[in-house]
Amino acid sequence: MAIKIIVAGPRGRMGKEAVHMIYDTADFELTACLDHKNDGKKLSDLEGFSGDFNAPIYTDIEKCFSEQQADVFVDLTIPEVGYKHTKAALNHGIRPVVGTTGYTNEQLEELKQLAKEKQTGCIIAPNFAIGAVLMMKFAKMAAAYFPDVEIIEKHHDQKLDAPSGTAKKTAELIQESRKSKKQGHDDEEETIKGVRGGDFDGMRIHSMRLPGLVAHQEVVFGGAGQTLTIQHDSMNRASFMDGIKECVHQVMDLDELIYGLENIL
Ligand SMILES: NC(=O)C1=CN([C@@H]2O[C@H](COP(=O)(O)OP(=O)(O)OC[C@H]3O[C@@H](n4cnc5c(N)ncnc54)[C@H](OP(=O)(O)O)[C@@H]3O)[C@@H](O)[C@H]2O)C=CC1
Ligand SMILES: O=C(O)C1=N[C@H](C(=O)O)C[C@H](O)C1
Repeated sequence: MAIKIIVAGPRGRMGKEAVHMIYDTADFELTACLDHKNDGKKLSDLEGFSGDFNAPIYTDIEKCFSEQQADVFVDLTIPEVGYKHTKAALNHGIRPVVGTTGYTNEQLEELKQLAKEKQTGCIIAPNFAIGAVLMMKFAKMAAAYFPDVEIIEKHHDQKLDAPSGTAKKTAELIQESRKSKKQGHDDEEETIKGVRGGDFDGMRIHSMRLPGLVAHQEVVFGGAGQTLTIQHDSMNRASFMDGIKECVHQVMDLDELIYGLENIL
């Protein structure tokens, strides 16, 4: 039987790609979409969805969940909206697969507790690209040998959150294997505010935003007489679709929240 899916954010860069992927996947069925515009329309009424895209669009999540049956809820929106959606989906026993980034640690913890209480599967993945997950894993390995590290993430200039969810997750994974230390000179001073980047447990995160970029990250390690750079580049949003597909399949068998694709691959 097909897995019934609701997508939030279907007009967005990721949402659009995800809707097409769902239509192209034999065992997936798009039952509805959640937007903050276009209530009562069909997806095929919108620009970029000509043809057979007959899923109805809702702007009210409660109405959507009460009228439409779904197994999985895919959220590709914006941080504060994604958080509310994820909570609502868990409360309805619909399994969230969340790509939206920018959640606080408190929000993640609250959602983790809720998923446990409802015994409902949920996957929150800051990056669905397999290459990005490997970059994070390799960075965690390298940090055991190179505690001096800086993360440089580069994204398109329409991105709302900084640092990226991927950079934050990378820093968290590195923290698990790196001996905590403050990097740089003890007396270093910023003569332009913020120029050394954000401080995460003594390591630095730099966020670049430029038109032309999609999603890119370098993790640069430094040791005596050597550097090591681990780099990942997403050239387009197709790079994230295999990961979403995998999560939709795997979330069906979960009864708790998993944060990060590295925990299910
Ligand atoms: N995990 C991963 O691998 C990836 C995650 N992301 C993350 O996914 C999210 C989306 O990214 P992207 O597609 O580039 O962003 P976009 O801005 O292109 O898309 C977001 C969409 O959400 C819509 N939206 C805003 N409010 C609501 C609401 N209340 N209900 C439903 N939809 C709403 C926006 O509509 P409108 O434009 O009208 O405001 C827009 O269509 C971001 O958080 C990003 O960081 C991105 C790429 C990969
Ligand atoms: O907004 C984006 O584009 C992306 N967001 C995710 C993040 O914040 O890490 C994943 C990927 O980097 C693209």
